[in-house]
Amino acid sequence: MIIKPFSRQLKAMAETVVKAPSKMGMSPTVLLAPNNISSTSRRVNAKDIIGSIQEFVAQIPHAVKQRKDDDIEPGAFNDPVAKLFRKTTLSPHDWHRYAWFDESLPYTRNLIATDRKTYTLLLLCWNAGQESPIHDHPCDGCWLKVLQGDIREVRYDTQLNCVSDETFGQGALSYITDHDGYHKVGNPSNRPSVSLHLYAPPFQRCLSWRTQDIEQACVSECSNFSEYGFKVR
Ligand SMILES: N[C@@H](CS(=O)O)C(=O)O
Ligand SMILES: [Fe+2]
Repeated sequence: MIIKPFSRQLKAMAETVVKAPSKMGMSPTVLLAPNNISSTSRRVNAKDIIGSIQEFVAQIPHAVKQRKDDDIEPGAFNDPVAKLFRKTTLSPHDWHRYAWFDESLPYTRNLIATDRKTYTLLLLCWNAGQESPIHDHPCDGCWLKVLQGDIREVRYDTQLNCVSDETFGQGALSYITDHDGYHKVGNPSNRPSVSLHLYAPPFQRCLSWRTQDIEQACVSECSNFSEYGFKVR
């Protein structure tokens, strides 16, 4: 796998180095099912399959609210959001209008839908051999589904010790919360990859790290490359 120097990573993010005392002293809590990965085809009846972005988006608010109201951990067996993802099978025909790539960036963040208060749905387009820095997710949960190609996820505990390194193929679903720890995500292959990310609630900035030094956090602005199919930067 080709890993580019950090200067090539997340150009969209304006960085300020800060101390992150709130992250210190927390111990990792593994709250997800082992391997935190599942496949779309598992336990889904053909009649229940959701096959369009519109239908998927229409069901997000209810699933997000239900998960929160019932205080269900993202990725748990009864997580309504994970269930919704598992029921959903999208083809490139459904998402290609959001799939903006830019060769000068490791990846682009393309907004598909948001209600600006409970969720944001993004399509991420990854150039070959590129990755994000290690980062957190200041929200209740992040759900990630691979739509095309391969996605590598390296996970860290809340002290930035590496705890897993896995590469997922099309259809795989992964979840993370700041209780689990942090991750970096990338495309380890030599062809483009596309992933679908749901954050609930939305966030504008996150912490990222150039190295595994927990003290050297950067505040990163999360900016979109396109919104609703139209380029915005
Ligand atoms: N959480 C990252 C994408 S990924 O690397 O998980 C972002 O929103 O830009
Ligand atoms: Fe992430």
